[in-house]
Amino acid sequence: MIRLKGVSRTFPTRDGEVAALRDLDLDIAENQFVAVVGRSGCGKSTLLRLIAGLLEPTGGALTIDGAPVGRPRQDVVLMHQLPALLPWRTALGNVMLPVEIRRLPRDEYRARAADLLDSVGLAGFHQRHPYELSGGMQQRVALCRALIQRPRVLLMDEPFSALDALTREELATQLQAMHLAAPATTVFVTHSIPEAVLLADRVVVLGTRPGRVRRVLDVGIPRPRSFGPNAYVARAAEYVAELHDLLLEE
Ligand SMILES: Nc1ncnc2c1ncn2[C@@H]1O[C@H](COP(=O)(O)OP(=O)(O)OP(=O)(O)O)[C@@H](O)[C@H]1O
Repeated sequence: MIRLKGVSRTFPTRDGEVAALRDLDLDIAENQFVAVVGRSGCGKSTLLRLIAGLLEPTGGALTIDGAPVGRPRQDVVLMHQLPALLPWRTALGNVMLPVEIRRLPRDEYRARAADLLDSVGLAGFHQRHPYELSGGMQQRVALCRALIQRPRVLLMDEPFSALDALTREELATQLQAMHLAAPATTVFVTHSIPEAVLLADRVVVLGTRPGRVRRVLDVGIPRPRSFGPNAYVARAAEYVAELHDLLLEE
């Protein structure tokens, strides 16, 4: 469904052109969960911004359902590391923001927004403002805001990296549950290898600049997966070790 064929992206700088991605080939199937890992600066954010239509490739072809991606689409949502909530709106008001901007039926979506907030453990916090919420709670609100319109493609740029380790695990587990209940094609950039192994059908390892796909690892562990003690801990550890070595090799 998302297809990158020989995609390159360069940026002009004072010292000449910088290649962020070079000749990247990648196919992502409908509703697949793909994690992208790689050293800092290898082009992960650039890849997401290209799929989001915020940047254009300088070479190659990038299509969603066969149509070239030239600008942002309503069914593709990008979520960042920081929640960026509007401080004067409540949690519910922030989740409803995209609905109001697009003038969708408010009543119908208000119920969905409330359900989403409940599903990430924020029942009882709908009317709270961002300053009354912890960082983890704020990021949960941002996740609900990203999902409110049932995007077909969810792009996540290190969404949990500003959180403490336990909150981060909790959010990853919640994201997994949400993906299982209502799958969307997801491209999830992370620096956490265990998080990638928990969440992804496939982990794409990008090589250092100029970024290209070094390896794609299929994670064959049944879902739901968990970080804690479980029957697949040994298999997960093997994937983690393999990815770790791949990243260190560079
Ligand atoms: N707008 C820009 N202008 C110039 N160079 C850029 C621009 N955006 C990205 N780059 C360069 O492209 C390369 C890839 O950047 P990108 O942000 O995609 O990497 P990343 O893998 O997401 O990094 P990190 O893991 O540190 O977030 C870097 O060398 C960066 O300096």
